Amino acid sequence: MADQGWEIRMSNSRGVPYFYNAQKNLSCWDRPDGLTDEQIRALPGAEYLTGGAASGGAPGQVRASHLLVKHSGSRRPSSWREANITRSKDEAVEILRGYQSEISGSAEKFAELAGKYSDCNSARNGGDLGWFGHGQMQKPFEDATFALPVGGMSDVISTDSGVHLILRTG
Ligand SMILES: O=C(O)CN(Cc1ccccc1)C(=O)c1nc(-c2ccccc2)[nH]c1C(=O)O
Repeated sequence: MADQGWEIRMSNSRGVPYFYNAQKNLSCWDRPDGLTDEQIRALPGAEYLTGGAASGGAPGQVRASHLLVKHSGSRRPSSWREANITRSKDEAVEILRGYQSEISGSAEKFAELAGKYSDCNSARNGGDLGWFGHGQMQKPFEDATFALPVGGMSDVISTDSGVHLILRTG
């Protein structure tokens, strides 16, 4: 593959994009040697290098990461981690409480655990959802995020997708 397995991810702790190569298990802040501008623009996650997620959002927008634990009552009880999710909502909350205490306010830890355990596709970016405004997310998720200060973490919140922890990052 022309891009030799590189992709661009967002570092939640620094709020800037970095280059990640799963095949070589390599992460680097600077562009890898041998990749042309065109190849870099074509990498997965390249949107983090231009507008949108990387730069500030439009006025009235917020930026957040989340850790989603789905359960049997989720609208789509399936994820990249588990094809058929059967845990109960109470079990999902229990699991999320465990992550909440492990995270204990650390943005780095949040991104690490979201990357490993979130049932949302955003796990590949440490849970980062980029910038969004009113009307784009499910209402309980939107309300909880807009109520947080930047850097703030929510308690467990519930949407049709499952139960979440939210970290507001912008
Ligand atoms: O609710 C559904 O019917 C299915 N979804 C919505 C969805 C599915 C794929 C990609 C994005 C959103 C999810 O279950 C879902 N919701 C989210 C979500 C919920 C709130 C805020 C951000 C993401 N992620 C996912 C996911 O699989 O990756």
